[in-house]
Amino acid sequence: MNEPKALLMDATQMNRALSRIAHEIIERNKGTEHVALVGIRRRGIPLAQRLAARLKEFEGRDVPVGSLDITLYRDDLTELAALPVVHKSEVNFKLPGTVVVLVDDVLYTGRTARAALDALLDIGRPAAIQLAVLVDRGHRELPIRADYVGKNVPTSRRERVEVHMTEVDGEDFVALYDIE
Ligand SMILES: O=P(O)(O)OC[C@H]1O[C@H](OP(=O)(O)OP(=O)(O)O)[C@H](O)[C@@H]1O
Ligand SMILES: O=c1cc[nH]c(=O)[nH]1
Repeated sequence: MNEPKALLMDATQMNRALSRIAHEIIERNKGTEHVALVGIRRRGIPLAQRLAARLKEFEGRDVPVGSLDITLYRDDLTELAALPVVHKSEVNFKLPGTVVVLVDDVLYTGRTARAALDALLDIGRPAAIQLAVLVDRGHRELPIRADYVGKNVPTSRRERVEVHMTEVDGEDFVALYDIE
């Protein structure tokens, strides 16, 4: 990846956005009693963990956190390597009666979110599924929208949004790049 053309969020802005989303989750679901978070690999997982920490801070209760690997549910699976690397999905809580908030870093075409819906619904039947993303960059190719958005960023298809997180990348920031 070349040099970023714009810094979209610094660490403070990411923190503020996550706090706001946590408050919105509480407001929308009237608390967190029936809420669970499920992060989509890869950076959705640390984002879900950070949101869970804020929900605990604001509401005083632990919410379950799971993870999904959507590799086998991708609609371009046949175009991937013959043996795609598949990681574990972990959803170690009951889905019926639970509102699952799927968490991802970037929402673009919506194809990852669609795959995550299928992956989750193969595991069980939650009461409802909501979607939280740190960045919505537009260009949807499917009828998918996020319930919680950290930042809406108008982009061109010739650009790429990269979310960097301390847990994965050693640093927190979101930047915009030209695709070479
Ligand atoms: O709405 P979409 O068009 O599906 O794009 C969004 C997805 O793209 C990114 O993952 P990517 O496949 O680039 O892999 P990465 O997690 O390794 O960055 C990002 O993490 C989202 O999961
Ligand atoms: O810009 C984009 C598009 C898809 N996935 C990303 O992480 N960034």
